[in-house]
Formats: sequence, structure tokens, C-alpha cells
Amino acid sequence: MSRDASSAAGAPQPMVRAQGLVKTYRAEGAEARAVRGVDLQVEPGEFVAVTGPSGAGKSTLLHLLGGLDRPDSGELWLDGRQVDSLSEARWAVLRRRSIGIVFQFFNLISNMTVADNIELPALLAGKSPRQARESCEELLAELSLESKRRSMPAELSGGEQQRVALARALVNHPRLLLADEPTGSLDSKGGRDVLRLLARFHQRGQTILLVTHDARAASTADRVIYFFDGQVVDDAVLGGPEHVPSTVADILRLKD
Ligand SMILES: Nc1ncnc2c1ncn2[C@@H]1O[C@H](COP(=O)(O)OP(=O)(O)OP(=O)(O)O)[C@@H](O)[C@H]1O
Repeated sequence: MSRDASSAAGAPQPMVRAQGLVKTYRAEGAEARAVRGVDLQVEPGEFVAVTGPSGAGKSTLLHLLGGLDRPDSGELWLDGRQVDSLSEARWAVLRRRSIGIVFQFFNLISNMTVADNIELPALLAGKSPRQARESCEELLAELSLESKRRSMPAELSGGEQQRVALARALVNHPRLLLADEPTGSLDSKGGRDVLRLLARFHQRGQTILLVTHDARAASTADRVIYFFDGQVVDDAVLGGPEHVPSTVADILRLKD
């Protein structure tokens, strides 16, 4: 049963609190232990990168945090609310209102214009057409996409498509933004633009969890979690005074 802990102490709740999260995929007799007992806490306003080698379980973790996949065991709390056993329908509502997700391959609706792609989640969340249009226009301006509002996704560059996907993810002012390899299919300029935008939204208080295998992209964040074999093996605040674990040392050097 889901519980709401926010009222208990009146204290600010972590944006994400995961305890003992486990996810194993099973197919045709084979088993992939993608996430193997992860404890994780992300505070409101943090920009956290999750990095590590291919197959480490980074995307699986992000899918669990966004309710796109269910843990086999463990507890997950988002913004003070226990969500690990929410129904599909309740997860859909939660995602619409409180979680924005950006994927590597944009996932835009190909037969809708840029503006319609951005407005759709606002309409689904109950905004009036006028409110949805206003929110969309604000984001188009913010992301330098005003001239593209009537374009179809296929008419845009990869970087532009990812900026549209970012606008769509942010249109309902989500508490948490999840980004899964958002620079993974972009050229270096497109990738830099997207990282710059993430940094800008973070400066305004957006909580972000970025999954990336790219150390340079991870160095945009202010905390880096290193994932290996389904587990957190390092967790360091960049620029912090404390001991720096060796696996994130290279990322720290990139930040200098
Ligand atoms: N839907 C699925 N069905 C079966 N196995 C899966 C599924 N999704 C992921 N896996 C397996 O789980 C493990 C973790 O995969 P995941 O995609 O989470 O890793 P990753 O760190 O994001 O990798 P990459 O950087 O290559 O995207 C891998 O062994 C992968 O093959």
C-alpha cells in the first residue's frame, strides 16, 4: 500500500529514496541481474549523474525510478510518497504531473508538430488549451525553437529534436527530470547544447538524474554515482572537500 511520509515530521523529503532495489530480467532460461540491491537518495535540487560501463544497469535504474519498470523487491519513495507498489494507472498520473523523462532517441510523435508534441502532456495533465499553448511558447523561446513550432519532428536536426523532447518533459514543471543518455545520439555541438540546458534548468532548482556512459557529460552534474554490475560502487559530490573515490577521479579532472 502506498503511504505518504511527508506529514510525519514536516521535514523536507528526499526527491528520491530507494532502498534495496532489485531488478532481474528473465528470458528463455537466461537471467540478467540488472539492479542488485541499490540504495540511493537524491535531494531536491540536486543534479546527479549515474555513469558506468555498458550493461551496468543504469537505464534499468532510471526505468525503475520513472515507473517504466517495476522492481522485484526493495522500496522506492518519490518526494515523500512510497511508489514501489503503485498501480500502472497511478504511475501514469504521477509521471504526467511530477516526472519528466528524456530518452536517447527522443521518442517524439512523428505525425504531430513540434508545438503539438510539447502541448500534449500539458493537455493530458488537465491544462486548458490556452494554458498548454502558453507553457509551450515559453519553452519554445527558452530552447530557441520558436521558428520550429509548426515543423514535424523529421524536419529537425537531432539536437533540435532532443530540445523538443526536453521541452515536452518540462512542460508540466516536473519535480524530477530523468534523462537517459540524452546526448547519446547527438553530435558534439548538439550534445553540448543539451547539457548546457540541463545545467541551466538545474540552476533554477530543477532536480535532475542523468544517465550517461560519457564521463564528460557526467561532469556537468554536481554529484556522480558510478554504477557497476547492478550496484553503486562510487558516489561523489564533485568539487566537495571530501575523499574522492578513484572511479570518479577522471570525471573530476574533466571538471577542472
Ligand atoms: N528488457 C530487458 N530484458 C532482458 N534483459 C534486459 C532488459 N533490459 C536490460 N536488460 C539487461 O540488464 C542488464 C542491464 O542493462 P541496462 O540497459 O540497464 O544497462 P546500461 O548500464 O544502461 O547499459 P548501456 O549503457 O549499454 O545502455 C544488461 O545485462 C541487459 O542486457
